[in-house]
Amino acid sequence: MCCSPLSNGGSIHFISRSQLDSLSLSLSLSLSLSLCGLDMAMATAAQASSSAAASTYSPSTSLSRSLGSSSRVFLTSFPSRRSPNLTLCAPAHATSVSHRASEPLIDVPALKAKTLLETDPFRLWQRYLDWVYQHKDLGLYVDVSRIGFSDEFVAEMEGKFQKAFSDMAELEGGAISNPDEKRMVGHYWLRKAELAPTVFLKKQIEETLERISEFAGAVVDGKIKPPPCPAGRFTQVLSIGIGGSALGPQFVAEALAPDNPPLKIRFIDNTDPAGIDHQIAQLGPELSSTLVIVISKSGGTPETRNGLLEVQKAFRERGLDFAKQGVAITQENSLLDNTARIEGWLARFPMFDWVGGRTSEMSAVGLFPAALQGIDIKEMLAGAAVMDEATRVASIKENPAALLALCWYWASDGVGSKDMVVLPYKDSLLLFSRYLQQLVMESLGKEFDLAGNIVSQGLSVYGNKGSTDQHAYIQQLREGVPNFFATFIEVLRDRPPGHDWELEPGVTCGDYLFGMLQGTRSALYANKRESITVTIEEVTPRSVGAMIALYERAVGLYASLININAYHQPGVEAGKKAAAEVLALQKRILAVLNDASCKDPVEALTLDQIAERCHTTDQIEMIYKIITHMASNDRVIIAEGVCGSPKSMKVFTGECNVEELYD
Ligand SMILES: O=P(O)(O)OC[C@H]1O[C@](O)(CO)[C@@H](O)[C@@H]1O
Repeated sequence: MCCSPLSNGGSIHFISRSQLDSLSLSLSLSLSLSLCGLDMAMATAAQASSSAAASTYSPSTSLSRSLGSSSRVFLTSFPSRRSPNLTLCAPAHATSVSHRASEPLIDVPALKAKTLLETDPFRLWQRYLDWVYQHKDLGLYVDVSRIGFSDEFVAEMEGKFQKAFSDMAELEGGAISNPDEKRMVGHYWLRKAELAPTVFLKKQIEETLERISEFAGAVVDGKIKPPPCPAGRFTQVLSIGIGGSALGPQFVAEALAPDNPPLKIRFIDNTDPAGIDHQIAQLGPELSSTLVIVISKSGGTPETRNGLLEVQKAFRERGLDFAKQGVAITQENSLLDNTARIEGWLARFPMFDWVGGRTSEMSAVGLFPAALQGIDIKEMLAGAAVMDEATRVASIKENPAALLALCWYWASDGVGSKDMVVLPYKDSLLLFSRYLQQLVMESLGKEFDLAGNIVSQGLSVYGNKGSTDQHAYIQQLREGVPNFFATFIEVLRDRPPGHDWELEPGVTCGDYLFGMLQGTRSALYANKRESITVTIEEVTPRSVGAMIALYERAVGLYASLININAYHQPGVEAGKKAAAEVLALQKRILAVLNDASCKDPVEALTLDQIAERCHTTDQIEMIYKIITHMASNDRVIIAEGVCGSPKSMKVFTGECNVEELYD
């Protein structure tokens, strides 16, 4: 009796030696709003905290309304601690914190030993004022008031932070900050080339940026054209890459690409054949006007290589010359670089040894695709450079990245005991949490610290966007396991100026989004769930560049606090190695089955027999899975047996072709 999925082996293909070779995959290659306006918004937020109501926001009117007639608002300007240029506007009573001092504090079970969360609205407001970080030029704000760290904790952390600041200074100065791989860590130089430790590197950065801008400009202007095609110019970009060679470009495309970009971008970021087919099918006849960018720092990542081979096949099938439409972004002399050079691809841009994949968004990896979509890459770099400056400040309170690292340490007990839920309230920032997932988790998720101790550290990141997630999992966040802290990403500007309208009197669609964010923040806090809020005025190349730089630095600082190497990824290698072993075993199974099936009569083998002949009796489960997978995909294998009983399975190949197999 035949049993699905093992029963469909009737269609038998024989595979050639070269096909078998390809199975090994070379895995071893391996405020236009004024500041006062903002703070009025924040005052509204503070009020929303106490009422837990999703109020609407209108700077000039709703504040006094929401505070009620007995709470008249006095706009009192006083200097901010942060910068003498900044002024905050606050309700006059906000500076008085003595009343209601008898309010009970919330007990947070997970942190019982160390904290009580403040509940008094006036004290909370004061805490907000004491801790809010504002960067006037970037229009960026970090509010850590809803994280319950105490002054004592901050004082205790001071020494660790001073070390972290000096570690970062050394890193920026060109130290080998990735000792395992004996590499410098230089993503900061990408946005300020003069910081690079040698003239050679400085020149390399500047020249690459120049080449990227010129080449992308020429593609956009139609000066660089695809071979004759109906459109007469490139209309689409297909980016092939994975991990750090995809997540940044994907995030930036979603965040910043205009509605009608000069070139539209698509991504292949996996070795899922159906996913690849889908992207190629979606391109349809526009494949002939598609610029294919293959991005891989190592130049040997299997998923990326497979994506390239699949796309090249599609080009061949349509009679197109891939080389005339291909661009490689990779390290000099990598396999990909050599392939692109030998095949004469349209262009090659370098990835630098001293830039890690997950911090490569401001290198050619992120800049080239962004420029093709008409995104202002110089502004992205400028935003990042300004943030870099701000996060070099060696004072916890004056440094937004240090504030984030402080909160992460506090909230997760410095051991990753809580997850970080990232909730951007803006559709265009949907992929920020996914981007951060790699940046944070690949950097901080380490078994050993720098001294070789087993620490099994990390910080789990997940999230999509608000308010969408409120209708998915915020229920659990509010009432379920308190194993997380939240990071709200707030964008003040709802729509471009002049496009807003009130869908009900005095209320816009964006007011709802704002209310949802503030309401969720309050509701979580009221139930002892801590949160950070990062606010930007608008989603622009500048603010996106700044946000990327902010989190890159926070990760670097946090890594120093917990004494781990944030710039290697030894754990990923284990999975890659295991995948290579599976594919090698598949080859052996095929060889064994082929031998048996070439006998006359054909010898059908049990799983035990296959395992024995492969000399891997301990791999019988994997052998079963490999056979199931191949038989499910109309490959050479036929498996017969009793449904649900792998032991009864008899396997053979449908054709005998020893020569082809061993060619
Ligand atoms: O750019 P590459 O070399 O193809 O690597 C892609 C990704 O794979 C990883 O090495 C993990 O496997 C990431 O660190 C990296 O961003």
